[in-house]
Amino acid sequence: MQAGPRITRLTLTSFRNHARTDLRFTEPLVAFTGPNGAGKTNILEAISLLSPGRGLRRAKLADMCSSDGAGGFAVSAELVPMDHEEGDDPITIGTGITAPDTSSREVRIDKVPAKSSDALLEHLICLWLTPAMDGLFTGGTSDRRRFYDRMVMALHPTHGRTATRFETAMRARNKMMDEGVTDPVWFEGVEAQMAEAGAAMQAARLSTLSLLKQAIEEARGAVSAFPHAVLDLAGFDISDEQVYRARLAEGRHRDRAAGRTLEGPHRADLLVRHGPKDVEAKLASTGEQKALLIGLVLAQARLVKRETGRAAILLLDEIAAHLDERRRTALFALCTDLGGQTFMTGTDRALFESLPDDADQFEVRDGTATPWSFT
Ligand SMILES: Nc1ncnc2c1ncn2[C@@H]1O[C@H](COP(=O)(O)OP(=O)(O)OP(=O)(O)O)[C@@H](O)[C@H]1O
Repeated sequence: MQAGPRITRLTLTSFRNHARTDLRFTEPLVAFTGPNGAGKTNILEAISLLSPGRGLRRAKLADMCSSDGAGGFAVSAELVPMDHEEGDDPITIGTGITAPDTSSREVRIDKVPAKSSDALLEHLICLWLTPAMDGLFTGGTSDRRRFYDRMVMALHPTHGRTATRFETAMRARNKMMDEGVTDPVWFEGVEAQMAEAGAAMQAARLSTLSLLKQAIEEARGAVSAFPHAVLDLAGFDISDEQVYRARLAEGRHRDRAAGRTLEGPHRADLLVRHGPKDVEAKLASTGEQKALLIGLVLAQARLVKRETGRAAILLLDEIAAHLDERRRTALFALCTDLGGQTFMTGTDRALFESLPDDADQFEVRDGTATPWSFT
């Protein structure tokens, strides 16, 4: 299978501490090294905005505008698609805002404004791991749900919009309960919307779960450097729209007393076990949890490739520091095999010594990135 899609050029304008950074890439593995605060993660964050959502820091748009800039930012990338032929023009995708008080970012694909950032998924699927996700297995359910829903979205691009539809209806129901509305007709309307969106969310989550389990099972043994995860979804099963609707109607008094909706897709949790040790992931050691998480993201990347025919772009922030030499080398080989592109960061260049000689490597300092060969 041909490799790709790949980002061949990335430009950041007034993005955090990058006044103007213009980078060219030719290889599947890209490493950014440099001291703390240099602007390495900022580059990965900029790439993450080339997929729907708020990016890998979930930051406010205003915070991404360079403090020295005019109050906007732009991120643009040239993309060579999977099936490109020599001489074909790359696709240009760009995003940004022109004023810091803007509520949503603009997205352009080949200079044409897109209706929503969901359109980006047709061109690029980004998966990421950041140090902030180290506590994913020990922390609250909302982070795990968000992590899992990003995986679901890669295969079901409308999942994000369905979730927004559910949340809007649920907020309306919660508000009615708060304001003392009792007329069942009002509730029936919003509960029907919640049940429809909730069942669609559950269907997408369950189908992703079964495919992901399959992808993990297929890779067992072959990917011995990273332990396999055993996954399940917890929460009230809302697959049947009518059953969920009836449950919502029955639960009105209880929910009114609680001040919120107690059952639904917003309460689901991703249950993860460390396969080889057969323990809950949260009970595994810090290093084991990290390796488990990497294994999970690699399984997701393999799944994306199998289901969409396109390789995901992986963003691995400060990943190498947590891995021993054997695991680092295995990770680089596995990422190369995926056929897409992996962007990594680290403070120390020695962490990337086992990268292939032709990998793209940059030194980042004070918001400026320079290819290693020229330093
Ligand atoms: N809106 C902004 N405008 C200008 N500079 C910013 C803005 N937001 C963040 N920064 C600066 O960006 C730098 C952080 O960059 P980044 O998180 O990419 O660092 P890093 O190279 O990944 O460092 P580390 O190795 O510590 O993770 C900080 O110096 C911070 O002050």
